[in-house]
Amino acid sequence: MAPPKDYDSIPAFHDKLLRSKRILAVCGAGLSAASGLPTFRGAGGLWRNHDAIQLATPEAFGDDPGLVWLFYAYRRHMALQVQPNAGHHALAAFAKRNPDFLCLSQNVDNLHLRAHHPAPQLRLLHGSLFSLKCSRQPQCTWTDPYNDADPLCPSLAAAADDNDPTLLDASKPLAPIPTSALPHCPECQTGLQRPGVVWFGEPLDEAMLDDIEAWIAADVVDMVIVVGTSSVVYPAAGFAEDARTEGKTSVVTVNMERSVAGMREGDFMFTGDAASLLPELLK
Ligand SMILES: CC(C)NC(=O)[C@H](Cc1c[nH]c2ccccc12)NC(=O)[C@H](CCCC/N=C(/NCCC(=O)O)S[C@H]1O[C@H](COP(=O)(O)OP(=O)(O)OC[C@H]2O[C@@H](n3cnc4c(N)ncnc43)[C@H](O)[C@@H]2O)[C@@H](O)[C@H]1O)NC(=O)OCc1ccccc1
Repeated sequence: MAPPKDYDSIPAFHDKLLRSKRILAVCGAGLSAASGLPTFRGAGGLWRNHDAIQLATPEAFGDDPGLVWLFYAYRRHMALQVQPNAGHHALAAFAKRNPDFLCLSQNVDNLHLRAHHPAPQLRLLHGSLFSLKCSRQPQCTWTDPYNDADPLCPSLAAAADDNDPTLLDASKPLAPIPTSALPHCPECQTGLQRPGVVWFGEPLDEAMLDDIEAWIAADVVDMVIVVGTSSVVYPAAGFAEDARTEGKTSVVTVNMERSVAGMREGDFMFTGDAASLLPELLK
């Protein structure tokens, strides 16, 4: 099916944006690509030949908490080395100008907050690499909302050592990390600390989901901007269509890969780097 008229016209988009009051954004790894962080589908999908999605599970942590902690310690280290890009800053600035703008992000890299995105207008759907919690939830409810120690503990030092080639070289075996050397919960003393992210098979925060659904249901959402996501992970991938009111809502896709499948009248598709497109679109 042919894409709708003006689907890639920036003036037509700005005209719709001017007439839009309630705007939702749904962001994914592609937003942070220009900052130098790998996406899940790109090269970043594999860490030492381990499928990132396989490592991001409670089962993987149960089987080998040392390996999973090295994976997350490495991503913490990488995220601390990079800076928010113009895409993050454009979303943050847009939020400050538009109280009826809500940004949902699947990214756990903390770059939105480092771009000073107003926290009340940001929902981190999958948590953060920089929050910690006891792995014996719900028996133990200990959490640390923000901890960017790098390395988090001596046994994870390899993840913070840019000169240690072994970490990314799958042909070089990793020294197993004894569980006793991993960070333990300061409250129950028995559970291991774990990254404050939502792993596959784990539910997202219920109160946050209720709050998002309430925001979407409160009134017509005039525009949904879907930025740098493959839209395969649920429930995140369902919010754009949940927010659509036929004939009223424009769904705007910003992605390096062009796809016009399923576009409706009034929708837009901008192909390219989110870090260069968002400042232009949201100015
Ligand atoms: C794989 C998928 C099919 N599986 C799921 O969705 C599962 C199962 C499931 C639930 N409902 C379903 C319905 C249908 C099918 C499956 C399911 N969902 C879950 O398990 C969720 C939890 C999902 C969250 C998992 N955690 C993450 N992250 C944190 C951890 C971590 O990061 O380590 S998901 C993680 O992967 C996802 C990666 O996707 P993207 O961000 O989109 O990145 P990707 O690389 O795929 O794509 C990048 C895109 O950017 C573009 N791009 C690249 N460069 C640029 C550029 N420069 N500019 C612009 N665009 C660019 C590319 O073209 C591409 O399109 C993100 O969500 C990211 O957060 N939990 C749950 O359902 O719980 C229930 C439940 C309820 C009660 C009780 C028990 C359980």
